[in-house]
Amino acid sequence: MSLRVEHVTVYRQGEVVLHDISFTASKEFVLIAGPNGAGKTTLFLAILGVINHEGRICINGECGPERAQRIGYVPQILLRESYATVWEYVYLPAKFRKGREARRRAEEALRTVELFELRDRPITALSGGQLHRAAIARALAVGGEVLLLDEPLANVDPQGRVELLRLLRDLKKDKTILMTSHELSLPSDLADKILIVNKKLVAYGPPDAVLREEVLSRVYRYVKVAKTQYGYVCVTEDYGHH
Ligand SMILES: Nc1ncnc2c1ncn2[C@@H]1O[C@H](COP(=O)(O)OP(=O)(O)OP(=O)(O)O)[C@@H](O)[C@H]1O
Repeated sequence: MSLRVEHVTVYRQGEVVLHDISFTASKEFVLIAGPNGAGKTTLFLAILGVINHEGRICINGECGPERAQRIGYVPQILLRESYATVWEYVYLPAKFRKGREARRRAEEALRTVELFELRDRPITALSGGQLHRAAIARALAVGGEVLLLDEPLANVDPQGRVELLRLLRDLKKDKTILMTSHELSLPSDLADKILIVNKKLVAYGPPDAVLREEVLSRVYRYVKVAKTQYGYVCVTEDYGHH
């Protein structure tokens, strides 16, 4: 359950898109932020081992391509396989990877994301937020000890956001979760660490150390941060023009 990223550099089409990234996370919830094109998705692809990288990436000491077996990955853009029911969407990949355990794992995962009641629905009949929960169930069922979630909160309504955050809070008890998001306003007890990337690692540490104007202004202009009783409020506002 421990993820170790050591001096990772990635080139895409001859350009450096990630440069010398190092960090570790263990049973933690890490929120990854950075501007468009900063390399967040590329970092996930490197962790998965589907893209060439320099440096080492290890999960529980496993540094070869087999580490992918320990990862549950939920991409930013989810395809709706129109032929599949919710059950098939979650169960079939688990059956491929986990064999006889798959049925129990799929059922448990669907209950965890509170979609078990909807298991016979076609995947096309889910809302965007439900589809993301189904994709998380699918990742859980195949056995992700490390979860990589690429912008699961995009296009999720406020109620769905609450449900998804509740689920993630629960899951982080025994998993390492990396989630990308452009939204840095969050409950103070959700993320254990915040990682800011912009090709290079800009900052990595607990929210109190990273969600500060002097840190975030290294990548965002006009950023304002406040810590309230509800959590962190991070906005970008160009007050200078008023
Ligand atoms: N298939 C590809 N081939 C070559 N370069 C790519 C490819 N996909 C992305 N890139 C480049 O890699 C860099 C990092 O992209 P990446 O998608 O990792 O950023 P991101 O931080 O996830 O961005 P966003 O917030 O917009 O999703 C960008 O400069 C992008 O143009």
